[in-house]
Amino acid sequence: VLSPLKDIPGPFWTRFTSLWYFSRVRHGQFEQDNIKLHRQYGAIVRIAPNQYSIDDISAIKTIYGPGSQFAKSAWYDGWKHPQQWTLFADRDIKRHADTRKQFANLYSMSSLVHYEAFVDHCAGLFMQRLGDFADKKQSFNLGRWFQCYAFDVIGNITFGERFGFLDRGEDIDGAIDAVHRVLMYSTMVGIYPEWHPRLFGLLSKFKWSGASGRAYIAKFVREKIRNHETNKIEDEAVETIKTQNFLEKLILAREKNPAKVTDYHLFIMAQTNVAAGSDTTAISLSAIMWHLLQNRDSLNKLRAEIDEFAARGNGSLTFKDSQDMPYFQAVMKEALRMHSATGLPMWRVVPAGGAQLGGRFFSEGTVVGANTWVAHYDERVFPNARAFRPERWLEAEAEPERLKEMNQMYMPFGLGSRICIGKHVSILEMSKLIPRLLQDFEFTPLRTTWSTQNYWFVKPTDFEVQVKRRTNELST
Ligand code: HEM
Repeated sequence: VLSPLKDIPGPFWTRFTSLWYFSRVRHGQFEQDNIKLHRQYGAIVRIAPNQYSIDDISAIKTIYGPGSQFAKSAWYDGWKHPQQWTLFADRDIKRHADTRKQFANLYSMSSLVHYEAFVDHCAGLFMQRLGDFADKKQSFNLGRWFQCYAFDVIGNITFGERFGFLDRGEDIDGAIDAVHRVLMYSTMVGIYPEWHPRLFGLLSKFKWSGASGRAYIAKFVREKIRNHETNKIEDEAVETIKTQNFLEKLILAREKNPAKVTDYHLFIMAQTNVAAGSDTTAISLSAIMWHLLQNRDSLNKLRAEIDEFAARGNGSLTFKDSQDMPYFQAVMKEALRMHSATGLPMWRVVPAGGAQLGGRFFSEGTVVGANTWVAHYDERVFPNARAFRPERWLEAEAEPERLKEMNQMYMPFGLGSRICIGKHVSILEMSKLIPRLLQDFEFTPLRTTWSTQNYWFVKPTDFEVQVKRRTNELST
């Protein structure tokens, strides 16, 4: 109440307690709440005592830009085992930078060459399953199947082994559910991070809890690593000739430099891939397909582009082709603008000395953050923001200043030093699947609106569709 920031507006109870934020987040629609808050109160909104949501281009640059000293806030503690650290949740700027530098190469464009075969294999299976649905004229939840695809791809890339979800569309052994429980637990407990160490131990005993979800994933990853190391000894020659998976790259790195690459690194990097890289990619695939199916003109335009490129390549499309398709690139960008995988502010702590943000001074220790959804629905930067218009990206190319501003506010993969390390991997996964889907199938959505649930990841829950095979005449 005595704070120099007391005049910053926000809902009444946010002055006194984090409970308001807790209850809104629990409701599962906070990305929409957050947009409304900024429409009502302006560029800076109080979310809890000493915690502010920010929608201001220059403030966003200061918070997340190059050389930023704004560390992740204590909310991220909920995303790790209380006694461990992970790349995603690390609040230690120096250790994070060292780890990131050490492993960035495993996610780089040049590593994609090794991962492409794993993605192709899963995309092929996905196409077969869709063919089955088409033949049986059976409707299905496309969002769920994208989850099966994305989990299987991440399993394949990381361990050289799929989870097996694409075989039946089932969450065998409950890994998808375990990740979901982690999402719910971490999202909520992070708002009161001091409870995390106590609650985690207690809740681990209950199968339904997020804490046991984390234990399940950890056990799964440890088993995969163990299997891998044993197989490698039996089959060393073959393994080194074949395309390399993520774990093999890590094992080689450990062999080269055991002091710097430890067993814990192997475990934590592999585990992070599963937790951070599966649902996010599935959601983004859903976003692309959902918006295309609701906007037939865009769909037809994209399909014409795909058919044209496919005709040049005798029916087949490469990753490079997808990179060269201007309309496909614009469609992906626009879909991820309208529906980003993460839907809560990316909270950071104001560093020593305080900071000037959006015309106000914030003292050291204040928690500030921008929500991707708020930035992406900012009408000043994206006029008619609720309309799906891939063309906005192509038109802006003629106006470099405008395009620059749009790109500065575009953050589906986060920003700065904490930008998604798996971005190229996920782009590979999406680029390998979407053109093939549109090339071979006609989709009919069974709804004109969909429901979503936001526990950090904004997951669609009812993306039901029917599919038909496209006729030969259409696909030539
Ligand atoms: C379309 C798919 C994806 C989206 C939209 C996405 C989104 C994001 C976002 C927004 C962040 C920053 C979060 C923050 O600052 O709090 C992030 C970080 C991260 N992502 Fe992704 N992600 C995707 C796919 C992946 C994949 C496939 C992987 C792994 C293979 C991955 C691994 C990570 C990791 C490890 C971090 C933490 C990076 C760090 O702190 O240095 N993500 N992601």
